[in-house]
Amino acid sequence: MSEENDQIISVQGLTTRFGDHVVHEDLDLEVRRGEILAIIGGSGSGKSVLVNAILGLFEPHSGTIEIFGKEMSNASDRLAVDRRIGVMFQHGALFSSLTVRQNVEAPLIEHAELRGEWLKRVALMKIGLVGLEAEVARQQPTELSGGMSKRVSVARALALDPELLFLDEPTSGLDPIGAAEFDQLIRTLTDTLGLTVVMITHDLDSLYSICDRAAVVADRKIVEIASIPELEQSDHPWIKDFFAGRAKRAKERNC
Ligand SMILES: Nc1ncnc2c1ncn2[C@@H]1O[C@H](COP(=O)(O)OP(=O)(O)OP(=O)(O)O)[C@@H](O)[C@H]1O
Repeated sequence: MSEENDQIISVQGLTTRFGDHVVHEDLDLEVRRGEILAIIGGSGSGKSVLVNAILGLFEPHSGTIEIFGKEMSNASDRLAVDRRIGVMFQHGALFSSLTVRQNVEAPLIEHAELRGEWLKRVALMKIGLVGLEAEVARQQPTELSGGMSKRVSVARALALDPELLFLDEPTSGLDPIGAAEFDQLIRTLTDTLGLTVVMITHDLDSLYSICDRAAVVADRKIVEIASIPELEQSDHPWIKDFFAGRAKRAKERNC
């Protein structure tokens, strides 16, 4: 696969297991440059394990993972690719003893060896990029609302100017307005920075408002990967239930 290719991630024949428990078997997944791809599926279907395997957090049993055209079993390629990836974990995982600015500075110190005035400037620029006021930079994570914490986590994930961003349940714990604002931030950042985004989500509003496609994890595989209108027509039982649940909730709200 060449890097000019439309595919930014290519997973082929992935099998993962813990002891006798097979989570994925011969799973294929392709992520296109510039898209926001959701990974959806039932609880325990293997969404997090899939993302962790792509991020190299553990060794899969078999299969190949290519990112930016590089095979991830090669350790030096993995290291080079890791620098081009940003990750926002589900609960933000901010360092509570550091200020917001110091949280955003941490990857810049560790990986870009920035110091002094430049370090501060780049961190403040990232904080502004995610729609936060400059005063927030001095605050501690415990002083922030859920939505603000998530924005700080995104600012930190974007610190090293990644091309590929992973988000784990980005809108969980936010109220509907906060979640919609956060979705729009992700869409805007994707379009303006030319990012590719892979996000695990259960949030139907996010799917409809910002995701270009969704990959459905079920039966140990990606059973479908398509746009939301296409998935709505699927005959797969889990996908049918998922979208039927949405229609039902919308109807209940309107009653
Ligand atoms: N480190 C581990 N050791 C053993 N089993 C694990 C480990 N990590 C995950 N699993 C198992 O792998 C399966 C898939 O887990 P995973 O966390 O990927 O599911 P998920 O689709 O992300 O679920 P949820 O939506 O509930 O977060 C589950 O049965 C889980 O118990």
